[in-house]
Amino acid sequence: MDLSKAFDPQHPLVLVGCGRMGGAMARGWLERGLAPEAFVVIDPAGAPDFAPDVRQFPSIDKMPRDLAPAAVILAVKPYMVEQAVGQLAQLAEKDPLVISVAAGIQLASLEAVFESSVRVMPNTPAAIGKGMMVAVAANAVSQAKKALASDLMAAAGDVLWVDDESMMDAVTGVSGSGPAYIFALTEAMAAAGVTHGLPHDVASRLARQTVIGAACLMEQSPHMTASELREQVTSPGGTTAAALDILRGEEGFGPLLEKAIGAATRRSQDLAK
Ligand SMILES: NC(=O)C1=CN([C@@H]2O[C@H](COP(=O)(O)OP(=O)(O)OC[C@H]3O[C@@H](n4cnc5c(N)ncnc54)[C@H](OP(=O)(O)O)[C@@H]3O)[C@@H](O)[C@H]2O)C=CC1
Ligand SMILES: O=C(O)[C@@H]1CCC=N1
Repeated sequence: MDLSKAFDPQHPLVLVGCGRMGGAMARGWLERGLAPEAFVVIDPAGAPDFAPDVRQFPSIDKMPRDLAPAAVILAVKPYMVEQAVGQLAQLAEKDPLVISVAAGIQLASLEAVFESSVRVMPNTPAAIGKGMMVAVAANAVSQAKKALASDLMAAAGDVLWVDDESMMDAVTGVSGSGPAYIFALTEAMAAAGVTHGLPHDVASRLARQTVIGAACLMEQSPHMTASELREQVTSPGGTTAAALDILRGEEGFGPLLEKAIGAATRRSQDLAK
């Protein structure tokens, strides 16, 4: 995909909300060819430091009326999406691609105004092109607009289109929120290391590099499953087996993550109400 050709100053990519998620995607897009002059950021705090050259407006009503965005990304808090869609409604006759990344916000509420609506659940590794981007499109979205959405998402990570929008709540629970689980695991590993006698800085370094190393090893072992990689660490009767007896037991990762991802999935369902 080549984002340098997908947008131009007259038909830019407009990002509404450049916080944690919007900022992560913006970083990914700019690092992968999006020209700053073809990018517009709307956020009360302006564009982030890494994007000083983009056009920026503090709110949607300050955006020039003659702008004809090729695509608009909505990355504001879920409760603000409806208001943002209403404020952007004057663009509807130009039929831009409109992508919402808001958790729980259903396609129907976008489609009511914009025919070419796509709902995406990204995650923050999008900032380094390693995001997981799961998308579902409204029926009216053309193949060309779907291709544009695919290009945008591919610049931020791995792209998966689904047909069934009801999957998006569990998607949010697994990959949307998922990076936080890994960071929490890293924190917990470090804390456990301290409990068992390591200095804090040593424990933090070990936990962090172990998570980085394991993720990179998984990435560079495309033909091995996570189970196979786990087995490679586990000597029969050894230290790893002793730990995994706990982690894979009745109160281990399995039941815990089922509960945690269940809670995230239900929260996503609730946000739709
Ligand atoms: N963070 C994540 O990992 C993920 C988030 N999402 C979704 O992304 C969306 C944003 O979440 P997140 O980035 O975490 O939240 P943030 O609060 O970090 O970002 C939202 C941004 O929108 C700005 N904003 C507020 N009002 C307006 C407005 N009227 N016009 C334009 N911008 C405005 C906020 O500014 P200010 O702070 O000044 O109010 C803030 O910079 C949510 O809908 C969330 O569900 C989806 C997947 C993952
Ligand atoms: O916590 C949230 O609601 C957002 C959606 C997925 C990740 N962060």
